Amino acid sequence: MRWGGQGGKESQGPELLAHSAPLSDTLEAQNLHVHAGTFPAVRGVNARFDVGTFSAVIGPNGAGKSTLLRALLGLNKPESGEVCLFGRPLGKWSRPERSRALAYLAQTEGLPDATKVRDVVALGRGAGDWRFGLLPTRPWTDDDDAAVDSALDRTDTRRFEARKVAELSGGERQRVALARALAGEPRFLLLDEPTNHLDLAYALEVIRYLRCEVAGGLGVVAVLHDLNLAARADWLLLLHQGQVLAAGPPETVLTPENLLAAYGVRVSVLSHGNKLIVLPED
Ligand SMILES: Nc1ncnc2c1ncn2[C@@H]1O[C@H](COP(=O)(O)OP(=O)(O)OP(=O)(O)O)[C@@H](O)[C@H]1O
Repeated sequence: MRWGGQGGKESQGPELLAHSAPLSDTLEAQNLHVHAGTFPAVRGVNARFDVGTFSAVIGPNGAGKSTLLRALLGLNKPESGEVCLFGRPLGKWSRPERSRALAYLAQTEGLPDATKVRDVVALGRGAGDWRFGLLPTRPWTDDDDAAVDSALDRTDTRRFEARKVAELSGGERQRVALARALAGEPRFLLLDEPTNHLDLAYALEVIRYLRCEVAGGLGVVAVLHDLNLAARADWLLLLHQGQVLAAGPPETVLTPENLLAAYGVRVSVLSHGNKLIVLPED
């Protein structure tokens, strides 16, 4: 993610644009206004997300994070402004093209309890599932099997590929949902609170898997509530009341001033090794 605008302290300027990835590798919100119901939940957001970068969207409850994420996926139609994927307006992409490039992991991923893990991951390749009346989108190939194997390996879910979803813990389910998203070989993966309900070990594990994918070239955009996990991202977008309060690398966004303005909470921000730690003072 490279920049944010409107309504706040921008912690980076045009000079950073010079270092940004070429337009063809970006997912971009341009002066985006989006309603949630009738409520103006996103108000004039500019943000550019790059492949090969771990970006996190943070901000208090109701700041507009989920609404922004859904708009970036084309699930919410903007009132005005535009989302561009690889420099082309999202509206000009066909639905299949768009869903190949952009994967989404929602807050609560409904996985089919009675289905085996491998079959769930195969759904990410467009495999059909007669239980849900879904027909395969095309003939299954060896490449599909290889992509499923690879997604299972990269999320360490291969060892329970033959188990049914109902037989998994919450953390294991989340990894299966991640494997399903990765199996489609998207360019960007957008996740809404992927570490919600996970214990510390599982949450760190999810972040570690995501980091590996980013190293392989995936663009990750994750809504995160835990600021200490968000501190591990490359770039942060801090939203407040639907607008960008700050954007940039964690050390410029996670400042006591920004966090007081966004959350109304006094914090200390400490450096520990190469990590930042946000400590509430209240
Ligand atoms: N259908 C709706 N009608 C009216 N207001 C809505 C509707 N859906 C969402 N909102 C409002 O839009 C605002 C932004 O919601 P959104 O879910 O995007 O925030 P968020 O930052 O993701 O919040 P959270 O951290 O609590 O998940 C909130 O104030 C919410 O109450």
